[in-house]
Order: sequence, then structure tokens, then C-alpha cells
Amino acid sequence: MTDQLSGVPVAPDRLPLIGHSVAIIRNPLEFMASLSDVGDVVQIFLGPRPVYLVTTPELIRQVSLNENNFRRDELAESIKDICVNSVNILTGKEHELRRRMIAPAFKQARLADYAVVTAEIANRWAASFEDGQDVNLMSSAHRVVLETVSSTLFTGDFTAHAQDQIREDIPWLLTEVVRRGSLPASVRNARLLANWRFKVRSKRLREAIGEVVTQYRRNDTDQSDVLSALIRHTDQLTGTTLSDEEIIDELILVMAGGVGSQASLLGWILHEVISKPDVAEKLYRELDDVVGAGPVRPEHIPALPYLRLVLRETLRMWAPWVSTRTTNGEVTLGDRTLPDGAIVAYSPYMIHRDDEYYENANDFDPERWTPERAATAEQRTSFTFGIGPRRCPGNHYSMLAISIQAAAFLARWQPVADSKYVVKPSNKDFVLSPSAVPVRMRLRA
Ligand code: HEM
Repeated sequence: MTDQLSGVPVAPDRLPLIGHSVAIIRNPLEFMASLSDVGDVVQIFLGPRPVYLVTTPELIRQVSLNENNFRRDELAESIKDICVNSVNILTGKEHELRRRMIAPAFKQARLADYAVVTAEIANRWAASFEDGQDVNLMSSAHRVVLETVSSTLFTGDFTAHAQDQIREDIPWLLTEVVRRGSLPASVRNARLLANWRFKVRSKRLREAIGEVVTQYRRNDTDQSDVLSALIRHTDQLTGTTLSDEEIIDELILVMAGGVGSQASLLGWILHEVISKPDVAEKLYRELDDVVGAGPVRPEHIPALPYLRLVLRETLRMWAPWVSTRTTNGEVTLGDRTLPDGAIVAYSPYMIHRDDEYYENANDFDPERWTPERAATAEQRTSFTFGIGPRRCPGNHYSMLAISIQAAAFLARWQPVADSKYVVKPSNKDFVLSPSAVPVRMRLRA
């Protein structure tokens, strides 16, 4: 397995023993973006172990649309102490059923309820700054997204105590899940104090969520939130309902997958607007016409077409940098046949930043998404939320929430960026976040 598969090109600058690990940790974006010319499938080495990176949209589609060719056991192993059976690690029929079970939580009618809560929190957030105040908008974005996601998961005030504890644990969960995911299994499973602490705290978090689930079942009313949707749904085809443990798994996945990624994108959208006067001018004009000085309401969002273009362009520029799968038996990709158990990866970021697929791919150009300009080819190479059976179920909600938050903030504020600070991507999550967005707040005239 650790042998090089003959005929598949290897990424340049492989070092003995450590392979490409250091290059990836140091600058994953530059590393990924440098590989598209090397071949359709490129071997990169994490230590001695090869990872097969597919570098064309066609092969990414082939991987994503043929889910049965892949397993999730490596991912499952890496998160087993906190999440046992969530949708992202189930495969085949079990995955299909779980997708049906969680779908009602993301239905349009529910999104309308979540949008009301999201707008309330976003308007409160926008009103919380002072003129002339120095703020790091990235940490601020993280806080507002955390509050919003936890409030859309469970709102019932009869569970206040457990909710407080869960909210306190989410930042810890996010940091740990990402950190542990980058460690080899041998280190994660070693008898170390840090691993023991992780298990103890994971158990405590699961118990706190379990307490909320019990209270919801007892209360038996629809609270218009994610938890109510998960508890109340019965699958029409099989009569299945979700057990408490399964619900705990799904709630943890939403927290781990939804908070960091949304916060990063909210941070990027604010950074892009603040640092690009031509984009800012058009957006401010649109916000003035539709929202005025605020507060923003969910029904404003469909009337903000330029904001939508800016969001789509932000999602293109700052797409997840990597996604992985493990082959389930021999799998042929293009003219290469990979062995059973091989790790296959692709990078939405790499495709989205390639001039072959997007004209001047490194330019922030929202108008490329206007109906006149967005070619079908561009739509087909857009991988921010994945495609196929594992496409992100939170995509519509994320776009709505980020739009509401950005609109609420920008309707009121026109901050000035700290000119001495260079914003860099930081790889703490699968969507890279801005290292910081330091600004001085300025009220809009
Ligand atoms: C803007 C922020 C987000 C981005 C960029 C994003 C991106 C993605 C991507 C690329 C995948 C597919 C990964 C793969 O191919 O294996 C995915 C899966 C998933 N996402 Fe998101 N996501 C975001 C926000 C959210 C939110 C807010 C939620 C929940 C409320 C969520 C829930 C999930 C779940 C449950 C899966 C697993 C789906 C499955 O395996 O069937 N995501 N996400």
C-alpha cells in the first residue's frame, strides 16, 4: 500500500520519510494549486503513505457521483470518540436512509424559521459595535455564527442549562476535531493524557446533548428548530425514526461542520468587500435601496442580487481546500486503476483557482456569476458544497445565513481595514479562514 503506484506521477519535492507533509502544512493552498500541471491523478505522500489527488473536474465528478466505490472508514476512525454513526461516515443504503431522515431539518419551511432567528441575532450583532472601535472581524464573525447555529439547533428554553454547557464546548470541539484529524491514528489512540481528556470531555458533551434530547421528547412540541425536525420525522419508506444516539451524532456533526466553515466565509466576504472599493460601492448602493439603515429582514435577501453575486464569488475563491475518500475495492479513475484502501483526494480550491476553468481565476470578480457571463462550464466546475449523494445538506441554509449576517453588518457599517495587516488564509479548518480581519469601525453616513 505504501508503494508507489507505477505510472502515476508524484508531486515534486518529496522528502525522505516525511514525503510532502511539511509542504502541505506550510502552505496547503500553494501546494495544491501547483499540482494541476503534474497530471490528472497525482501522488502526494503524507509520510510514507500515498494519497491520490485527482486534479480535473471530470475526475472529481467521477469520484463524487460514484459514492459506492468509496468507504469512509478512515474518517470514521478519526472521529469515533465524539461521533459514532453520523451521516458523513455512513455509506450505501444506510447513508441514503440517513440523508432522508435529516432532510426535513433543511426543508424550505424550516429555513424560513431559521432565517427569522438568524436575522434577530445578526441585527443585534450589528448594533453591538461602537463608532471608532478597533475590531477583529474574524473573531467577531465566529461568535455570531456560533450563537446562530446553536440557536437554530435547539431553542427550547426548558433546556437552558444544558444549552449553555454545549455552547461553551463547541469552540473546544471545533479545534480538537480539526487538530485530531491531522494526527496519525497511532497518536490519536495512544494512551496519552490529552487523548484521555478528549474522551472524557466528548462523553460529557454527548451527555449534555442527550439531556436536551430527553427534555424535547418529554415536552413533545415542535420548536421550529433542527432538533425538533430530527426527533419528529418518520421515514415514509421504512418507518424508521432516529434514536437518541443518532440524533446526538447528527447535532455534533452540524456543530463541527457548520460553524467553522460559515464563520470563515462570513470573514472572507467582509474582508473582500472592505478591501475592494468598487465592490463595496455597488453593494452599499444596493443595501441603501433595499434595507436602508436596517434592521435587515429575511425578505430583503431575495431583493439583493448583487450581494448574491458577491457571496457566490466568495464561495468560489474560498472553497474547501481538500476532501478525501478511501477506495472500496479496485477503482478506475481515468486510465488509472487504484488498489483497494487507497486514499483519494480532491481540492475544490485548486479547481476554482485554475485559469483553465475560470477566467483570471485569482481575481475577485462577482459579475462572473451574472446569467450573461456564467457559462455552463463554470456551473459544472463549482465544488464548494460538493456534488452527488454527499452534497452538503446545509448549503441553502449557509448561503441564507451568511447573506443575512453580511447585509445586517454592512447596512450599518463601512469599516476601514488596518493597512499594516496582511490578511492570510489560515488552515485550521477544511474551509480556510482569514488569519484575522482587523478594522476600525466607521458608521455609514
Ligand atoms: C458555507 C459553509 C459550508 C461549506 C462550504 C460546506 C461544505 C461541505 C462539503 C464540501 C461537503 C461534502 C464533503 C464531501 O464531499 O465529502 C459537506 C457535507 C456536509 N455538510 Fe456542509 N458545508 C457548509 C456548511 C454546513 C452547515 C451549516 C451544515 C449544517 C447545518 C452542514 C452540514 C453538512 C453535512 C451533514 C454534511 C455531510 C453530508 C453527507 O456526507 O451526506 N454544512 N459540506
